[in-house]
Amino acid sequence: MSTPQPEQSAQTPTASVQFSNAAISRDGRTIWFNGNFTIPTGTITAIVGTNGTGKTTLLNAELGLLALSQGSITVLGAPAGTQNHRIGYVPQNYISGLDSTITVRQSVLLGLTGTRFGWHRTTEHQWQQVHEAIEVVHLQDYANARLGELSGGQRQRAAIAQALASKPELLLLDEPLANLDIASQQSLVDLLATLNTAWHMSVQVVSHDLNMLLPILTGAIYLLDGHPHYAPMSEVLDAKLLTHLYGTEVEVITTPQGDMFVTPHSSAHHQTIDTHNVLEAAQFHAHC
Ligand SMILES: Nc1ncnc2c1ncn2[C@@H]1O[C@H](COP(=O)(O)OP(=O)(O)OP(=O)(O)O)[C@@H](O)[C@H]1O
Repeated sequence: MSTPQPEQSAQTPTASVQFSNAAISRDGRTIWFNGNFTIPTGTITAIVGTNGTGKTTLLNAELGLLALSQGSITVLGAPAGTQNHRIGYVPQNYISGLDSTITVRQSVLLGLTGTRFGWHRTTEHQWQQVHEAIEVVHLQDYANARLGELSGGQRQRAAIAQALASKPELLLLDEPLANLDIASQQSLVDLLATLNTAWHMSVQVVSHDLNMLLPILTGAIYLLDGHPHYAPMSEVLDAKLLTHLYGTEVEVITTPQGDMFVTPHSSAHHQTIDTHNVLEAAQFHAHC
């Protein structure tokens, strides 16, 4: 597999994203506020929070697609929305909106040309970029397949290839693991790790399930009590914090091999279970 380098700007900032007193409202309702954190470049960040806390809203704010009601967000060293050509975005439910009759190659090319209308002569360099993006997501055998002919996992990869075509420095993915089987989730996680290490890409990924991502995560943005917070994983993997975040009792378990995972607390271990031996049970029926 080739490992092309992204075209880094001469002054690559040390922060990929910086929130300063950032707040956002939708339809006059505050979604989150008082966002103050910096995410270093070259990191893989999960975005976590319960339904409706504003994870997708946060990605849209980073892309400058939604205006802040207060404060500022700096992305790749400049105001949000001004560097989108250096960002790859894979929206939630993107697949369902795709024109399924176009081929993988055509859809990835759209990531460079931005439109399928009009006559554009595709340069050799552009086809090379398309080829590299398809190769890195391991879809080379399906390059000429129509999107509608792919499985859900393959289509997810095609969507990521489109986002990668322009070799972004920051990749934003909204719930990419949803609806994938475990093997497809694992290969997507491996892909994100490759993009981070070989393509030197910063990654932010919205996910409800942290476990699959844990081995590759550097930190997490967590939406809690109406605020977006950022912390390295060593601080996020705290049972009290996760219990508060998910609104249900959560444990952080480390296996003897050192693998960590997050799991709902099994309250059964701590309950006095009401059991009866055979004779006691028989007494319930004796009066019948
Ligand atoms: N187009 C919209 N107009 C107005 N309010 C919206 C719009 N889209 C979302 N919202 C509101 O913004 C809040 C945050 O929504 P958002 O989709 O960002 O949450 P989320 O954390 O990504 O949720 P989920 O986990 O369910 O995908 C929700 O309360 C939602 O009702």
